[in-house]
Amino acid sequence: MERETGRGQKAWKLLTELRERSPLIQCITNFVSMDLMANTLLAAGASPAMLHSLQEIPDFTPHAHALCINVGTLSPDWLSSMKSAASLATQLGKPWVLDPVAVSASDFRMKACLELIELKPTVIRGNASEILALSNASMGPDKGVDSSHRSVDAVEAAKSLAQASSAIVAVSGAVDIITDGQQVVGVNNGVAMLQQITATGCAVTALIAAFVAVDSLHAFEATASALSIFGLAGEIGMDMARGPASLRMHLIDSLYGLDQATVFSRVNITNMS
Ligand SMILES: Nc1ncnc2c1ncn2[C@@H]1O[C@H](COP(=O)(O)OP(=O)(O)OP(=O)(O)O)[C@@H](O)[C@H]1O
Ligand SMILES: Cc1ncsc1CCO
Ligand SMILES: [Mg+2]
Repeated sequence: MERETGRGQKAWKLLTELRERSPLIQCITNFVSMDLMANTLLAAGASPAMLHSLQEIPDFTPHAHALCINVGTLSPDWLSSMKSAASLATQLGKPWVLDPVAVSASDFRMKACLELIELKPTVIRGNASEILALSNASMGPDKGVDSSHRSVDAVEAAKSLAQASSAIVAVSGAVDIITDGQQVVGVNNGVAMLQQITATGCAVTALIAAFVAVDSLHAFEATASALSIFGLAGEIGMDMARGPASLRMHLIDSLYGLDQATVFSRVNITNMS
């Protein structure tokens, strides 16, 4: 399928706005991901804040430009914070993004994710197993945080989840799939080694929140751009890396240093619908 050159220009425009405006992104995320997520947001030009106390949400969430909610290390009190922040964001017209980590690990987690989806996320980003499980809203055989499905096998599931939730749905993988329930695009950037670094999926979900913060009216394009920019940083980082640990470092450096010529020539997004 043909790479669309206009999409590189759009991704660059959004990255430039992100760097100029430095949106404040509130992240209620798992303990594993906090460091990589905050550093990814900083490298892209956003301002991360990992605040999750229920008592702070009424004061703080109204100042955030977008919210990222990730259920990776969920517990009942954190769920209360997530619901409170999500409903406040929706009420205030602020974009928010859900990462349904290991949604089929337990009934508690599945129910929590379905309740969060009722609060109208702008974007839902998961791996193929997570999106398949959520779309079926049933307990699957997959219990862990890693995917055992290919993203291209989750296209129909992603479309029905998008239609049912009115959210943009993104499925990460070798090709990242993005859909609003009608149109579907595939992002062909990235390297397989990203799967060997924990929380790269969590980090790209936060990057989606930052991109959506600068253009909330075009969440579909913003989501595709974020996934592409992150994947591209991974590709460039991989040229210098010797394994997952050094890729983690070079990924952040490459995201920080991305320039116009690289983004224009290497963002690789294709129409799939
Ligand atoms: N085979 C692959 N080739 C290229 N890029 C990939 C591949 N698999 C995953 N990626 C990229 O790696 C990043 C993380 O996606 P992944 O699907 O591994 O998320 P995840 O399973 O939610 O990860 P985590 O739960 O550890 O945060 C995304 O940017 C995705 O595009
Ligand atoms: C390993 C792990 N366990 C819970 S959250 C998380 C980070 C990747 O999703
Ligand atoms: Mg994940």
